[in-house]
Formats: sequence, structure tokens, C-alpha cells
Amino acid sequence: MATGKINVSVENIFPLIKKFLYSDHEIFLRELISNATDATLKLKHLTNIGETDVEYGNPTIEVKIDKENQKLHIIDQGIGMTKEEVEKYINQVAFSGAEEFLEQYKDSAKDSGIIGHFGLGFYSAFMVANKVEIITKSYKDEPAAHWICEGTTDFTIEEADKKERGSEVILHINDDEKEFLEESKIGELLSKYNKFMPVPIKFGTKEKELPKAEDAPEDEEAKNVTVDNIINNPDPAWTKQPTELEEEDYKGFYRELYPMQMEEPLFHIHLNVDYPFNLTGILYFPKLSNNMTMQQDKIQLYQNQVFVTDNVEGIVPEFLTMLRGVIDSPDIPLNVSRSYLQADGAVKKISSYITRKVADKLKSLFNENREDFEKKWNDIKVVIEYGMLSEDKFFDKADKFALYPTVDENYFTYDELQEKIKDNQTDKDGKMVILYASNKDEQHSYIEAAKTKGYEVLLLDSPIVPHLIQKLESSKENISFVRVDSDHINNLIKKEEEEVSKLSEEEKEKLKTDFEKVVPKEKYTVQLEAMDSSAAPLIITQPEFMRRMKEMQQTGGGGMFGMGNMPEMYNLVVNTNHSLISTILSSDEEAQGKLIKQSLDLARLSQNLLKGEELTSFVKRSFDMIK
Ligand SMILES: Nc1ncnc2c1ncn2[C@@H]1O[C@H](COP(=O)(O)OP(=O)(O)OP(=O)(O)O)[C@@H](O)[C@H]1O
Repeated sequence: MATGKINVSVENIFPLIKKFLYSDHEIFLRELISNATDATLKLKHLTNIGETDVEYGNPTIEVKIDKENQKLHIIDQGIGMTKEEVEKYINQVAFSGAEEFLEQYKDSAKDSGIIGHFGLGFYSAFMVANKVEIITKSYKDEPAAHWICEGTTDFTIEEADKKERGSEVILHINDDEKEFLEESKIGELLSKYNKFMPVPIKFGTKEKELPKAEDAPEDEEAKNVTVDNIINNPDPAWTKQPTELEEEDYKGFYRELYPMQMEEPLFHIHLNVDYPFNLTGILYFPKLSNNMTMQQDKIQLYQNQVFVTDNVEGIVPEFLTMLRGVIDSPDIPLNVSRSYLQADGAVKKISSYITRKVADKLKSLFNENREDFEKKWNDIKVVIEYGMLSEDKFFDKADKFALYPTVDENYFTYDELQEKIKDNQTDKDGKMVILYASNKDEQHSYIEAAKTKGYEVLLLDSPIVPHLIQKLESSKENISFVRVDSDHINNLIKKEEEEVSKLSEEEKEKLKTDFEKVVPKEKYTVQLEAMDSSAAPLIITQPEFMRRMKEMQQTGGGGMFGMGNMPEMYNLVVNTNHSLISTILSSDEEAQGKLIKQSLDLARLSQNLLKGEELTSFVKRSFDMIK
């Protein structure tokens, strides 16, 4: 037996390893299974290129719990190591890797979610074990080696009589890490990190029902056999070519990824690129409602089929983090902080590649089946609108397929809309006015008024609409968005022809003073307008600019500072051509007060602004009037 000292410059690295990232202790299993997988795939490569004549066969990796002796075994049938290789790779390479990693990251470890995902390698075993053994036999014709280290810089190595090729790593689990001897805990970790690793992983056995013979009697009991419990799918959909997969395969893989998700995805995007970076994956568009609450099922990041994280912030553009699926890329640096990640050239390219692929897919869906695209619009619009706001390149592409639905459920692209409305909805200054509503019921009377003029009214109801229209107004020429209830219809799109007022200037002056006596000044600005005599006598409107700024502040970002807290202010538009207004003008002060109050309340009622006590007394007063 040989003994030795691991050559380290840091006095004793083990206490550090044990303490390192307390909450991340569980990663040891992923690291050891990754090593076992690498060793197996290396053997596959050697047999493929004819370097060795050993039989590759169907190797598996086995994870075995020995609760009684407090041990966990990870056994592979890969290339194994000779005694010299153990000394070199485990004592020197692995150790220096761990040492370097800890030196570099021990201070900044808490800075990022990704740090600690990779890099500790073999020595992460010491986070949970006080003693680690490796019994390994190389594929080369040399005796097996047995290495033992008890969590100090001392180790022993001797020959062993293991006959089969491959390595067995034995962890003597610490007393305070005993949860890693529980079948449920190990099962949970295997399905979290190793669900799609490329070599089959065996963990215990399971019962499987044998198919009955075709001529078996109805009541014959099904026979069970005991088979290996393979916990992973070594060939997940994203590792295949899109041509090998049917629609059903993509849906099946979605269910495999998110077994708790009942809803089917709307469509998928298969990512597959190997230059200038390597990336594969499948993204899914889920059904999204307007309500952007925290979602459980997120995009998962893998490296060579090993799960890394489901926090893809900085790698996937923010607006696409609402999607689901898998991204697998060995080119994403992991042991770095988020800010470094965002500045990394490869990551930037990956992010813009993903954006482009998503835009291309949407474009082709739009081109190939417009009707279906329209049906899905409501579920996907949040992502697209958010993308248009946050990424200029995406805006340029999406401008061709983003849809603007009308209140009557006709869907226009921007260009189609412009073509449709430019003649009728251009005002006297040559500006094209796009009318929209945010709620069909609440703004019903305004929508109707606009329709009688032959105007199109869009229905824009996503939470980010105020930001989006702000963006559209600045990127298109000479247009403005105006909500239907922000002014009287004649003022929404101002044309040359002006209605003539029935009232003289003096009468108007008096009318204004009469109204201002009754109507609270801090809430309403009285605005006299000569309108059609069949239009309503009083209308309450809220100026577009003011409302939009407030909304933008409420949904975060943009808007004008302080606007979010401004009190609600409305315009009270008085139709000077309406007969009721003439009656008000000619009534005595008492009757006038009553009429103004009653008609103001009616106008408020139609805007859903009359509530509580005021509504109760309005109803009572109205009954009194007609009894
Ligand atoms: N099961 C195994 N079979 C054969 N060789 C192994 C096995 N486990 C580890 N090794 C050898 O020990 C080396 C060091 O392993 P370690 O996990 O510390 O680092 P790594 O795998 O090279 O990198 P990483 O930091 O990504 O884990 C490996 O490169 C490999 O040569």
C-alpha cells in the first residue's frame, strides 16, 4: 500500500469544501454522475474511433444506497483509471481544480445564483462525506486501484482485485448529512439534475407488468417482473433533429418536462445551432393570461444534458423568460456573476439568436395560418408586446406580424390598419389618429359614437399598452393613439368643419358660470362644445395624456415623475346645442342647480364613476322625480 500527501498550497482545503455553499451540498451527486457519464462517453468515443477493441455494450451508471453502513455508491462502466491516473487526475488535477475554484469564488460565492453550479468536481464529495474511496479498473490491461482519503490531505492507494472495467466511488456519508441516504432524497436529486443525462442511470429496481398473451383468459392475473429502475431519458427530444420529430413528440416532451402542467403549449421553437456557439433546445409558448404572476414552470438550462439551473436571467432576453422549455449549451460560462454574464460576448450572441429564432417562428406561423395566429393572439400578445417594447430588433420584425384587434374582433397588422383608416381618421393637421378602447363594456357609449362616424376602434387591453403605444407613436410618423373616452368624438379627430353653436357668446359665458357654481372645481373642468343636438348633453372625458402618464407610472417605468399620485381629473363636456342645456340656461337658480346635479350624475353613471353613497342618493332622488 502506498500513502502520500496531496500537494496543496492552501493549508487545509477540506474544511472550506465542507462549508462551501451550504445550501448547495446536493450538487455533489450531479458532479459525480457527470464524471461517471464523461468516463462512459470517453469509452464510447475510443471504441468508435477504433482506439480500443473492448466491447462498449450497454453501459449504465448505478447509484446505490447502503443505509446500514452509511454509504452511497456511484458505479460506472466507463474507461476507469490506472493507479498512475488516479494519482494524476484525482490527487493533482481534480484537487488543483477544486483549489482554484475555491480561491477564486469563496468571497463572491453568494453574489450569483449560478456560481457553485460547476467546477468543484470530484472533491465536492467531501461536502457530504468524511471518507471517500475510489475503486477503479482501467479499460487498459492493468490492475485495479483502490484510493482512500479521509478528508485530510493524506491519502492511501493500493492495488485492488476489481475485475470489471469502470469506477466505483464510495462516499461514507457524514452523520449530519444523513438525508443523502434516504431513497426519496436521492430520487428527488436524480430527477432534478439527471433526468436527461445521456447514459442510463439505474437506481434500485421496480415492478413491471408483463403484457398478457393474446389468447389469455379475461380473468387471468397479470404477471409482474422486477426490472432495473432507470430514472432518466438518455435521448430527450431536444437532442434530436427537428426532422425526426412529430408534433406529438414535442407535446410529449413538454409533459415530460412539466408533469404537473395540465395545459398544452401553443407551439414550440426548436433551437439548433453549432456556429459561432453551440446551442440546442426547445422553447414552448404557453398560454399566458394578462395576469403576469410568478410562474412555476420555467425554462431550464442544461449543459450537455446535465441540469444547471432554471434561472436563465441574463441568458434569455427578459421578455422570453415567460416561455418554457429547455436550452442546452456548453458555451455559457457558469462560474461567473450575472453582470459578467450579461457582458459576455457568447452570451450576447446566444440571446440575440434566441430572439431572432422566436421572431422567425412567429412570422412563419403568421404567414402560414393567419386564422390560427389570430386565435392565439390573446395568449401570446403579452410576450410579443413586451418584446417590442424592450428589444428594437424584435420590434422591427414583430411590426410585420403584431396584431391590433378591433372591438369587433377584426385583426389588423399595423400596415393593414393604416391602409384602412388613413383616409377617414386623419385630422385637419394631417395626423393619423388611432382610436382604441381598453374595456368594451365600460367605454360602450364612446365606442358607439366613434362607430357611427365610421371609425375603427381597437381593443387594447394588455397591462403594458400605455408603454407600447408610446413606443409606436415615437417610431411611426405622424400618428397618435387616443382612447375613445378621452374627449368628445368631434375632438378626438378634429376635422375642418366646425358645428355652429346655438348659443351666443354671452349665453355661453353665463352657462359656464352656472355650471361652475354646481360642479366641483377640483374634479371637473367645464368645457363647452357645439355638438350635434342628438348627442348627449353632458359627457365626462379624461384627457389622453394625463391618463396615459398615470397608467405608465402605475405599471412601472416611463410616464412622468409624480403623475402616478395626481388626483383623477376629468373634463365635463357640455353640448351647447342640446335642448336640455337650453332649458338649464333659462331656468331659475334652484331648478338649474337640480338639473345640473342630476345630469352630472347621469354622465358619471355612464362612465361608471357614480358609486357608494352618491349612487344611493342618486337612485332615491330619481325615484322621487318620477313618483
Ligand atoms: N468516474 C470516473 N471515471 C474515470 N475518471 C474519472 C472519474 N471521475 C473522475 N475522473 C477523472 O478525474 C478528473 C478530475 O475530476 P473532476 O470532477 O474533479 O474534474 P473534471 O471532471 O475534469 O471537471 P469538472 O470541474 O467539470 O467536474 C477527471 O477529469 C477524470 O479524468
